[in-house]
Amino acid sequence: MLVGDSGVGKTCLLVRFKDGAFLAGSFISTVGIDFRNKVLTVDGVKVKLQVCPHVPGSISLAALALLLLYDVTNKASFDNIQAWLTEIHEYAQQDVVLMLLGNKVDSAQDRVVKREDGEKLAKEYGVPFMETSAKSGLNVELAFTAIAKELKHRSMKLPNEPKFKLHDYVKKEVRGSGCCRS
Ligand SMILES: Nc1nc2c(ncn2[C@@H]2O[C@H](COP(=O)(O)OP(=O)(O)OP(=O)(O)O)[C@@H](O)[C@H]2O)c(=O)[nH]1
Repeated sequence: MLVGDSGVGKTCLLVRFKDGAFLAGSFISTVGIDFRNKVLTVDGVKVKLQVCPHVPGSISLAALALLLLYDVTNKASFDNIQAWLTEIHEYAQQDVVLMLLGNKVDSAQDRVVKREDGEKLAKEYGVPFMETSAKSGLNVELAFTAIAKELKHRSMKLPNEPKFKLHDYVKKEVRGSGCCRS
């Protein structure tokens, strides 16, 4: 489930992941989008992800994973992350897979939240972090693949398989926005 303030790009991230396209403008709203299924092949195993944006109301207990988004061009959306985390800790499953995403990094001119600030917050809460762009596609596939891998490892629990470490995987695979690390 995709979670975060209105306008951070939940719908666009979902559409980019599912259809490989970017929706510009505001003609589409999260409430008009429901589940999107996509099958990813992870380490030779097919994992079906059912993704949906969170619509106002409480965080669903049914969600196995939450992608918590803020918009790097909107400070308020970043400041609200702590409130979202509190809500998540209160309402989501205890072992929900959680990842923090700073979206819209293609808008380098309008950036007001530094990458380091996202990293620091994520570290504080012990969640993996990456910056994304639904517009350019940066790290979008990676975010969902990382979740799929974690869920696959959790559900299969093969005895001889080394434990999958989501943090390490994300750190290794994540791409920077290419410029302006300010
Ligand atoms: N530049 C840029 N714009 C984006 C990106 N992602 C989304 N947007 C724009 O941001 C606006 C809001 O995107 P949505 O995907 O509708 O945001 P949302 O979080 O689903 O919003 P709600 O439906 O209100 O909860 C739209 O105008 C998008 O085109 C991105 O990565 N880069």
